[in-house]
Amino acid sequence: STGDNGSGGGRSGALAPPPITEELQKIDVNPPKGTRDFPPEEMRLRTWLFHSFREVSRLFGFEEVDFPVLESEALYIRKAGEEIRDQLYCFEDRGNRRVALRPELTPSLARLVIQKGKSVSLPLKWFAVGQCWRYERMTRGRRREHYQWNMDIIGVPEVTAEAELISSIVTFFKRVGITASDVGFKVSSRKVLQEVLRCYSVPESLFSKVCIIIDKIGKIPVDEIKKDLKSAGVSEEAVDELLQVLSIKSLTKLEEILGGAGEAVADLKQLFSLAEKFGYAEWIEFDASIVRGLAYYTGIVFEGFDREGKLRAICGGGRYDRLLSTFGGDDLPACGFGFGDAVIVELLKDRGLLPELSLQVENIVCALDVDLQGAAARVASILREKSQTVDLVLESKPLKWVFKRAARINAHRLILVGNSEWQRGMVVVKILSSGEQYEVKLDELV
Ligand SMILES: OCc1cccc(Br)n1
Repeated sequence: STGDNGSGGGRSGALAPPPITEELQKIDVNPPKGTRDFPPEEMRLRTWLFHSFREVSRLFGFEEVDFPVLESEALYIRKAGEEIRDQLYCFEDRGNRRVALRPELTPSLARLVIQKGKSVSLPLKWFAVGQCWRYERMTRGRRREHYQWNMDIIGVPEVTAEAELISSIVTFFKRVGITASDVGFKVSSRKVLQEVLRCYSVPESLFSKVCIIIDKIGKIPVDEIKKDLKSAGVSEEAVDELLQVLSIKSLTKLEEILGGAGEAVADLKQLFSLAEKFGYAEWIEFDASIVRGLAYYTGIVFEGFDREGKLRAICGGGRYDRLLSTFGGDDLPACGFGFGDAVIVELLKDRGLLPELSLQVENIVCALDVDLQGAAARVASILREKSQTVDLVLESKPLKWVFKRAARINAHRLILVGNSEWQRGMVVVKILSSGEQYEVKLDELV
């Protein structure tokens, strides 16, 4: 015997599911902790949101891509102590491979870019909408999955790429009714940090780790930030200067501190100038404390925030010019953003901007006699071949039931298939909003 317990796995031990017992156990009908079902009403909102994501991505000439939800764990093992690593939903599969449910899409995109190599011409403008996972202790009651919209530009070193990405997000916000008085973008560059650390001879090897510590500003006490920076190897003097620079909210002030020769100030000045040209200058502001919590960012970083300060970051992104080489590929200039499906819905709710989305069906078709079920099916097929939506009543039901269902599915008209009319090649059409009723020849039904 293979020790097969009928689960098809053929494995015993920790991996094997429990043996199938005779008595049927009542299963928990809720989805696993931290995950969501999407029943019709929620699914309509999700479909509307993702359609808006896709519409904007197409407006900007981006091509859709996707990747497996399951990836090699190695894609996410970065030494910088990121939260995303601590919450990795990872396990060993039946082939003893270390795998993980993807916590983000960017590493998969980088993997695909390397895989495609010279077979694709640059710049690449790719977008994806995909479910991402984290295993967080549910004590914080937060979700373990969300859907992220990502847009990435590969092969453009200029800041025009970041400016284009922010423009695409502004375009999305405008299309769903969100204005610059609702939302803004805090923008900075990791080159600010880099230039300060260089002034204090802090080794480049500490850069990612320092960024992850700095990203905790506002989330943990500043004394802990200082302690973590010092234990990471940053001198007390450098820590104080760093925190001083990170409190700067003016580009002019930053230039006074860093001087105008560095890349950080040049990049940021160019971005703000492009924002004027794109027409979204009122949406963005410089904030030196923005570093974002992913180790691989190397330049401009940005995050969308609600100006009432009630919600977590709506979206975030930046430049990641060194990610490909961490996977053994040749580095390419790259930037992108992630935009989750949860905070945006909270914001739309808060602002009264959730769209009215109800089921709409043009026709409900009903046989008035059990012997006419086939005739009703034929009417439904004829309408569907004309791209008309049809809810076909599939069993013999009283008319009262049919009218109730018609109202629930917002049907525009009721098509009744009755004996006497059918004998004459006719059906009865009832317009449900007006009550108007008339007979029509089957082949004239439009
Ligand atoms: O924003 C980080 C993240 C990653 C995966 C799943 C969820 Br919920 N949140």
